[in-house]
Amino acid sequence: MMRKMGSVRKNFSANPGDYKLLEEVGYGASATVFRAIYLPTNEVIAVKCLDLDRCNSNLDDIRKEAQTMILIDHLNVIKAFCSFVVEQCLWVVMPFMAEGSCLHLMKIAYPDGFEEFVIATILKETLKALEYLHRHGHIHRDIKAGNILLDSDGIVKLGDFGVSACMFDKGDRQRSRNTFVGTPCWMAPEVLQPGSGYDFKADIWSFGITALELAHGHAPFSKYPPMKVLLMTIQNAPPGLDYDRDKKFSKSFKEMVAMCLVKDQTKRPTAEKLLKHSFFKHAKPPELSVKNLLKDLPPLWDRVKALQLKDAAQLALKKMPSAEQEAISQNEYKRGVSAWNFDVEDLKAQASLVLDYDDEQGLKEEDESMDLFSNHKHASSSKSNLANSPPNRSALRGSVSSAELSRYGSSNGKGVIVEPNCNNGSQEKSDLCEKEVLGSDSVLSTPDKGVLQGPPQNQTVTGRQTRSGPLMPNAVLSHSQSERGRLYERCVAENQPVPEKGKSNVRRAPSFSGPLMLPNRASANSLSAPIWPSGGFRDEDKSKGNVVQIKKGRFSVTSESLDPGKDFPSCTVPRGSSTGSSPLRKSASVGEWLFDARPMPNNLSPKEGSNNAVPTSLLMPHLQNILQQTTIQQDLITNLLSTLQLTDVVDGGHTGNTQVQPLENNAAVDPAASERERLLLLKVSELQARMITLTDELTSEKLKHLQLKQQLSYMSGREEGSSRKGERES
Ligand SMILES: Nc1ncnc2c1ncn2[C@@H]1O[C@H](COP(=O)(O)OP(=O)(O)OP(=O)(O)O)[C@@H](O)[C@H]1O
Repeated sequence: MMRKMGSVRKNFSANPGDYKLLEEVGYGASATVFRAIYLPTNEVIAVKCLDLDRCNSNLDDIRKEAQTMILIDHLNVIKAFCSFVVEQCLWVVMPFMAEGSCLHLMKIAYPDGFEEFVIATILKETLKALEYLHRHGHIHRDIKAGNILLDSDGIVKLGDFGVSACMFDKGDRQRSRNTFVGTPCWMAPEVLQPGSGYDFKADIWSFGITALELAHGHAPFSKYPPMKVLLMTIQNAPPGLDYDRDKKFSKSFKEMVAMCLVKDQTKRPTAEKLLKHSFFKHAKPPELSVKNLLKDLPPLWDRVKALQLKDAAQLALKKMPSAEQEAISQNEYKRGVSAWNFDVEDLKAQASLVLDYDDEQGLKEEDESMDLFSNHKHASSSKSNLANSPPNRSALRGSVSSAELSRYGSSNGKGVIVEPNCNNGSQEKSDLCEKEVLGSDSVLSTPDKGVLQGPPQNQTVTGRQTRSGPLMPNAVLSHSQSERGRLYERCVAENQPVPEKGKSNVRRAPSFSGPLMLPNRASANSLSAPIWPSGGFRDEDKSKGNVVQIKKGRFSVTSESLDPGKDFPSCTVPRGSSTGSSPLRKSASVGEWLFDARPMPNNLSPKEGSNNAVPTSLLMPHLQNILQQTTIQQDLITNLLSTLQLTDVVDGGHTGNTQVQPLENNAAVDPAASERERLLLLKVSELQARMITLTDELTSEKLKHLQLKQQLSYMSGREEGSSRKGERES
């Protein structure tokens, strides 16, 4: 059934039969995006199919979000032509950005990031978009390379308003800005602290992180599990362009990034001010700098397919039982996810124990894992040779030939048509800030996040020959640049006609950092996306309790105790108190943790009802867990130290030096403790290994001893017998 939802502009109808969905060109947490043809005019457009079943937001919120996209009128912001509901999906019709996102582009051809002059252009265009949105009262809340879209002329547009919020919201909607939303690596420190409130400056932080992402090919901390990223964002000094490999970047670029990545949000510049920074003064127009990046690349849908396959392959490789990595990531998973809470002090304490950040090494690692098509030694901004585009590329680009149209046939006739709720576009731009709201404060249900919506029935997928054999990204890595284009082709060809089941598996892959990656890496980097300000379990009483959700690598914590009637200054949200309490529970889906917002018995927490942002009852199980872990660790260290003492005594005995090093108080954690702990643990493993060997030797010696004893008694028995026999005979 279709319902009256959206509006029509520029003569786009709200009749799904007028649209022919072609290839999938992207997907996010809640939506799949298709290249499509608007049949009445043969125009190529993009249709974003938002699965409403996966969004429990009320239709009104979604409608307003879609309307905002329709009202947008800026060269650098993706606008929607119209939107309407088809069965359980909201279709948003928008311009097709033929080159996809900057993230796609980096993943496929620029794994080490772009050159500075390219970055300057992309960032400048993005900043213009941000300045426009902020001026109209919107916080985007999900600025990242994955949401910066490019068309074939190099035009840069900011997309994805799935989680944005209106700064002028009042009342109930205010809650959406007391919800922390976003993709971990890009999230500002203040956004991570529920109830602390944040404003448009959060976008400036994400903008700074995006600058680093474009410079390196990935966001800082992206190799870490999401929870650790959150800890590091709160605990560590802000990331920057400070490493050796960053020497190639100009002082003004470094300075611009540093200005954005200031932890104190009040000290960050506005988008308007930042635009005046010297770094952007000489930025070339996108037609000159960005367009050149796009030469000789295969069409977007083939790139997307290849990336999906790569992710699926990586996931498969990761699933192999390779001992240590597995153990480490499991450990991190337990530390980071199952032991998660949002008490900042506790986070800091945990961070001080777990931080072992080696950016240089980590990023290198990340590069290797991400680099499918490019030679790693390749110069940072040089592009992989992906020149072997499929022959049908030109036919699939731009306007569509009649042959192609006939191949795709006419409408599927599946969708039930609703009357378009036309927005004639006459509304003033300024209405944006007053009437339209991006993002939702509603809580979504907890759908199966891993499963992305299957293609609509009328999606056309070009069939290809299948070859057997697994996709081995590592093998691809070792090939020369000239081979890469062919490898790309092969990789796509080998895996093309993906059976329905396989297809859904591919989509379930962490994808460019999806939910399945969650336990292992933060690499939300990828095509991951922000957490919807929605989606957790919620109590009937909406005025209490926190809702926390981790969805597809995106996090959302809502402090819902704000007084909905309270008015706040237009540009900042004050800290809200949280009086609700809730035990942690894990949803059935991997990587999703929800706070059950059901009230806890009062006697569970002495701090219950205090003005603490996180109720104590919420922390108790976790604190107990930490206490237990710490105790175990202490015991381990004590035992180890005693063993070492003994070893020292023995060693000393050998050398004539019997002096034993005094033991330090192992309960105290000093900065060198983690290193010492690591060394000690190493020693423990060695000792354990030695002990196991010795035990084995002892056992075999005992066995030998037993056998010898048996032989002896047997022989003595025989001897006795024969002597008795001799006696009898004599
Ligand atoms: N107009 C477009 N033209 C071409 N590709 C697009 C377009 N819009 C989106 N995409 C691609 O689809 C991907 C997903 O789109 P989008 O980010 O809007 O979905 P989403 O579900 O809201 O994502 P997210 O999980 O980031 O919130 C984008 O990263 C981009 O690669």
